Order: sequence, then structure tokens, then C-alpha cells
Amino acid sequence: MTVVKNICCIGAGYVGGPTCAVLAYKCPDIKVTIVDLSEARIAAWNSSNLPIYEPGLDEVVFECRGKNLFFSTNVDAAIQEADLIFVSVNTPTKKSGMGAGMAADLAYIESATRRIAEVSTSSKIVVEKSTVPCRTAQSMRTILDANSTSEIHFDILSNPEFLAEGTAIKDLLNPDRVLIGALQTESGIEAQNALVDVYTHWVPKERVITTNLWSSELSKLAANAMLAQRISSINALSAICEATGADVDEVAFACGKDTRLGSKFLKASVGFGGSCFQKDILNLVYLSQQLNLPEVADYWQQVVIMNEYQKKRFVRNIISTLFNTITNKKIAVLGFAFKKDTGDTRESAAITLIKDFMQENARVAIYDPKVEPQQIYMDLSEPGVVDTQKEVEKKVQICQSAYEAADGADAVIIVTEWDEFRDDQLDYSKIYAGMHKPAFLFDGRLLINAQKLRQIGFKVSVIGKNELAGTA
Ligand SMILES: NC(=O)c1ccc[n+]([C@@H]2O[C@H](COP(=O)([O-])OP(=O)(O)OC[C@H]3O[C@@H](n4cnc5c(N)ncnc54)[C@H](O)[C@@H]3O)[C@@H](O)[C@H]2O)c1
Ligand SMILES: O=c1ccn([C@@H]2O[C@H](COP(=O)(O)OP(=O)(O)O[C@H]3O[C@H](CO)[C@@H](O)[C@H](O)[C@H]3O)[C@@H](O)[C@H]2O)c(=O)[nH]1
Repeated sequence: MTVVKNICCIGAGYVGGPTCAVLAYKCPDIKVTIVDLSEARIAAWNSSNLPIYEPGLDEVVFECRGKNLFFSTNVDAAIQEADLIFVSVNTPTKKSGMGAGMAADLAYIESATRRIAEVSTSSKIVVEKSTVPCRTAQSMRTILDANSTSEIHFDILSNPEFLAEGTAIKDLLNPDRVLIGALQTESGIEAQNALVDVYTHWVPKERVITTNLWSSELSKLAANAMLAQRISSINALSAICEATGADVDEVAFACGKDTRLGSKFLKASVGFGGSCFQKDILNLVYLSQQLNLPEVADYWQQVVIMNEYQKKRFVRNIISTLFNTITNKKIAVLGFAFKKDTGDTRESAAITLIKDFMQENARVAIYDPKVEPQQIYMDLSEPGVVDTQKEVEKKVQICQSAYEAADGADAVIIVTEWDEFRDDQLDYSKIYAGMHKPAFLFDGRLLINAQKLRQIGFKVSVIGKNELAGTA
């Protein structure tokens, strides 16, 4: 039986870092080395200011770092030393070439796999941790097999990650399930069991699911597509609510009480963001097209189309409410991250919204408790356009508090559901006092009690609710 003693993780990002830090925390008998090509990222992991903000992450890293958890740029040494290697590199949507805008860019997966094949001096279990199209493990296997010898053998597993940002440590410590796919061969099953043994250091055995390789790869794309589909479904209903006087919170609650539906992931919003949902659905769409299943591709594509519609619909509502023009008006945007409790801005709805406000020549003031100003400027700049950051700086002000952002504003827009924007945390009377009148407030996150804020004097619009909901 294979016993794992030494783990290497290639890729020290949002997944590799937290996942393997928790693994080290829960398995003091295993040495874990997380490697990355980015020197800056590794230096940050080795400092007191970790490169990622996640509640509980500091405690886990500071507890194990230097004992059985190491961060390094020496990729080759860590590969050589390891008996199990997680490949946790980025798999972004391709920007050019075949499948541009849809297919996953597998260049990083391939280069990490080639590196493993080139430098390994002993047998390894190679674990695909990144999210990849179904059957990617086959390509990895082909590369690894071509470099196998009678002494060096590679087994390949799929072990997709289901953590959500903002709750990564909680999710990793107490996962709903861990999924491990393997080729159903003698050696594949032995490798699968070795990884099951690692996880059962802390995850109850019944929550560790073993499947074949391809089911595991596809389940990851399927889970994200279904989660995003729920959000697009409730967002589609939010438009009906606004037009009819139904209240989207009430509809979600009533539907969610059906145990077959369940209550989670039914929060209407200004649109889902994050690095995964859109990318993984497009990946599934592309896969379906490649498999000559156009109806299946169209079905999943609609989830993304609905998300874009929701963002545009929100902007249209803001402009029409502000008397059909926001030129020179000050718009205060509360929140820039794609969800609360993270500093991550990838695919955040805020980016689309603010770019639209800038197009309309509004003055935009942004406050987010965790996102760095430089990140905001970068996200709002158009890639490849000279001096675009200077243009952005002219139109956008980055603020230190919600009060500063709202001072003199015509409208306040809640884009991220940070707790500090709740009406029992933020002094909305103070905000109102500092605003131009009429003072408009648009809640894209169903975060505030509209009635309470209307009493202060705000003109309030909430996604999925109209002002007369239930009364007329
Ligand atoms: N972010 C999430 O919440 C999340 C959750 C589940 C799954 N995933 C999936 O996990 C994968 C990683 O996502 P992420 O958010 O951690 O990405 P990330 O961009 O934060 O991190 C990836 C890291 O890999 C490094 N890297 C790339 N090629 C390398 C190589 N050849 N050698 C060494 N390092 C290399 C990069 O420098 C980068 O630091 C993706 O496939 C993603 O879809 C992400
Ligand atoms: O009811 C809801 C739930 C979420 N969202 C939005 O949806 C996006 C994604 O949220 P969430 O899924 O919580 O965060 P992610 O970190 O993107 O996690 C998703 O993507 C990861 C990467 O693949 C998976 O591992 C996780 O299981 C999956 O939840 C965010 O913009 C949320 O604000 C809503 O609008 N309404």
C-alpha cells in the first residue's frame, strides 16, 4: 500500500495555497511544499502579509509554516522530493486562437506536467487539482507515460476543488465532499486509496467519493454550472418580480422550503462574478460544441447570457431612474470584490457596472474594504490601450470609507454584500445628509431594509422588488 509522506503543490494561488496549507495543518506527518514560478507570490506566502485574504488562513499558515509547510520557487527540487504532486495552476479562458473566449487555456497545465515528466527521478502520483475540461487527464497521462521508465511510473488522479472564496478555510476543514477520480486499474485504484488516506486524516470517510477519472473531471464543471444556473434562475425571476410586485426574497424563500430545491444559492443579485463560474460554464459550452451537441451547448450558454442581462438591466434601471442621464453625476459604488470576505475582483460585476458608468461620463467614487486601489485601476483599464490608467484616474475616485464615497453623491450603489454596508452597521442617516437630493440608493444585493431607508428620505431601488411590492 502506498503511504504519502511528501507532497508538492504546483501553483501557490487561491486554491493551491489554502488547500495545501490546510492539508499540512491536518497532517503533521506529511511534509508539504507549495511552489510557484512567481517569486513575488512566494515571498508574500513567506511573509507576515499573505498574498490572499481569507478568514482563518493566517492562523493555519502561521501554525505550520517552517514545520511541515514550506513555500518555495524551487519547483524542480519539490517535484523530485515528492511522492504526490498536486497540479493547481491557473486554467483561464483562452484569449486567442482556437476556442478563444470559451475554451480553457491548458498551457499552464501542460508546462507543469512536462516539468514533472522531465525532472522526476522516482515514481509519483500526479493529482489534477485545477478545474479542467473533461479528459484533460488523458493528455497529462500521455505526456507522463512518454517519460515513464521501468523505475519511474506515474499515476494520475483527478481531485477537483470545491472551496468557495471567503469561506475557503471553513470549506476545506469541513467539506461537503472530497472527490477523487482514478483510472480503474490496479495501480490507479492504489493511488486513489493513497489520496483517500491523506484526506481521511480529517474528513469522514463517507464524504470522500471515489469515481472514475472522467466523472470526477466532469462533476466539477457540472457543479459550478448548476450553482450558477440557480443564480441565473433567481435573477431571471427578479426581473419578473420588479414588473409584477412579487418580492424575490419571498419567492426564493417559498421555493427554497421545498426540500427538493433547498434554500441555498437563491439570492438574487446584480450578477454572479468570480474567477470560476463564467469560465467553467464556457468551458462546458465549448466541450459540448466539440462533442457536436449544439442544443446542450446552447442550454448552458443561456446561464451566462442571463448573467450579462442582469448586469445591463441594473445599469439601465439606474440611468433611467436618475432622469435618463448620469453625465457628471457622482455615483458612489459600495464594494468592488466579486463577493464579501475576499479581496478578489476577478469577473466582479462591479467592473462591468463601473465601466458602463464611465462610458456615460459619470464621476465614480468606489469604496471596498479589502481591494487595493491599484487592483481597481488595473481592472478598469482597457488592456493594450496607452495611458488608460490615467483616463481611469480622472473619472474614478477611490475612497477610504463608504461615507467618503457617498459624500456629495447623487446615488449610492451596493454592489458587494460586505456586512459593513448593512443598515445596522452603516449610519445611513449620515450618508443621506451628505448626498445631493434627491438621494438615490440602489441595492444590488438585497442587503438593506428599503422601508427603513425610505423613512430616512432615500429613493430606494432593490433588485427583485418594486416600491409598491405587495401593496397594490
Ligand atoms: N479560485 C477559486 O476559488 C477556485 C476554486 C476551485 C477551483 N479553482 C481552480 O483551481 C485552479 C487554480 O485557480 P487559482 O484561483 O488558485 O489560480 P491562481 O491564478 O490564483 O494561481 C495559480 C498559480 O499557478 C502558478 N503557475 C502557473 N503555471 C505554473 C507552473 N508551470 N509552475 C509553477 N507555478 C505555476 C501561477 O504563477 C499562479 O500563482 C484553476 O483551474 C481554477 O479554475 C479555483
Ligand atoms: O445565491 C447566490 C450565491 C452567490 N452569488 C454570487 O455568485 C458568485 C460566486 O459565489 P460563490 O460560489 O460563493 O464563490 P466562488 O468562490 O466563485 O465559488 C464557486 O466557484 C468555485 C471555483 O470553482 C467553486 O469551487 C465553488 O464551489 C463555487 O461556489 C459571487 O459573485 C456571489 O456573489 C449570488 O449572486 N447569489
